Amino acid sequence: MPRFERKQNIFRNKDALGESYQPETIEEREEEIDQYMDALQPVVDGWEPNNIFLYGNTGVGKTAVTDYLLDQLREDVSDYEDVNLSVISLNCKTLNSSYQVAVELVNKLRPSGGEISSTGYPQQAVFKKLYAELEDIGGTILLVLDEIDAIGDRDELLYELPRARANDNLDDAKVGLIGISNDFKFRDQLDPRVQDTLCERELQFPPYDAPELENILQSRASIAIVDDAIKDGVLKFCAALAARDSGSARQALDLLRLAGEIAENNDRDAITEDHVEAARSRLEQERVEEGMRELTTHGRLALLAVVSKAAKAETPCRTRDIYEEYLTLCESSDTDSLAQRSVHNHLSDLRMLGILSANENRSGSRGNYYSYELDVPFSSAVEAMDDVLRLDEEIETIRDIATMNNRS
Ligand SMILES: Nc1ncnc2c1ncn2[C@@H]1O[C@H](COP(=O)(O)OP(=O)(O)OP(=O)(O)O)[C@@H](O)[C@H]1O
Repeated sequence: MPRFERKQNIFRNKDALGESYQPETIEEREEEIDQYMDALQPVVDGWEPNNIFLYGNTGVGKTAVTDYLLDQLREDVSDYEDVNLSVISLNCKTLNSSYQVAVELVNKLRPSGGEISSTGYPQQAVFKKLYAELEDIGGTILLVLDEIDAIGDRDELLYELPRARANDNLDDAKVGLIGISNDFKFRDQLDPRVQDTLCERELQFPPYDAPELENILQSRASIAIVDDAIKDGVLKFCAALAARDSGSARQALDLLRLAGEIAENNDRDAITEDHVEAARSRLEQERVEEGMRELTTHGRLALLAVVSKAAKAETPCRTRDIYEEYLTLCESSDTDSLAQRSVHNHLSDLRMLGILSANENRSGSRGNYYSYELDVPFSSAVEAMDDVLRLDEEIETIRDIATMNNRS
């Protein structure tokens, strides 16, 4: 029997590269921290807090900076007896209306057993319950709503909460909203009255450039990775790849962590650029697979049609041939088919997602046409298709045909 054995030749504290790690220092965000502190200053002074709206792409430090500053704020206001600060944080990702956010907040604030159900109340009744809970806490309350864009256009809470004192719904409690979002469109789509209050102070977090990412990686690597276990140029390479793609510190840290795991699994004593390259390609692959899982039924059927053609060694292949295959699959799965034009749009989307690649062919007088093929390994495409409704048999047949054609 193989045995487990502890490996620590690369990592000293791998958790320090993970998502839940809260860094003790924040690199490269001095300007944003200054503005953020300025926006939070009324809390220390004992006044009503500002509402603050933070936006920027994913992985650019919005949450890290918020957590860091709010910890600092809590510590610093403890010097002032007349400030009683509470911070309540909620991720709104799965909550797509004011009603749901308000219910979730009420339940967070109530002791266990006193929760309310998530349906069945008039919205104003839930808001009233929320005000009652906030009054109970009293003092200064900062409500941090991460991924606030999930609330969509049902944003009444964002209108009402900042006006709750003026409307006599709150008396003791002074509430400030901190909204965080990586959806740039969300701010502009807000009702102008909501925009005015929620975005009282706006902070934009730009993507990091390569030298900034390298510094962030450096400070994290010194905690996470054994001395001398990183070859020269590795951090620069991770930083350059992430800067070129997204400017996200999360992506840079993920690359370094996975490169470290690959080095460790290969029993190496140091991470090299080859390990980073291997990590990059694996992360890319995972990203594509995730994209495939999120496809709509017709997106999947269009993809499955290309997969089926690939199994028969008939790709690259034209839209009209893919469409024929798609119609057969729709029939087998009892799904109403879309017109060829719509399937063409799905194929373009799949191309944008990096799942298909397309070549433009010139066909003389009859104009140009595209031919498509898989841009991901056949096996990952089939695996992602596995849970397509009622098509188990067809997928099995596609696998068999692929094996016959040495395409698996
Ligand atoms: N300036 C920084 N210094 C140190 N670590 C950072 C910095 N910026 C980001 N990080 C780290 O990068 C990772 C992603 O950052 P964070 O979660 O704050 O991003 P975000 O902007 O909130 O992204 P999302 O919108 O996806 O939630 C975290 O592990 C965080 O600790």
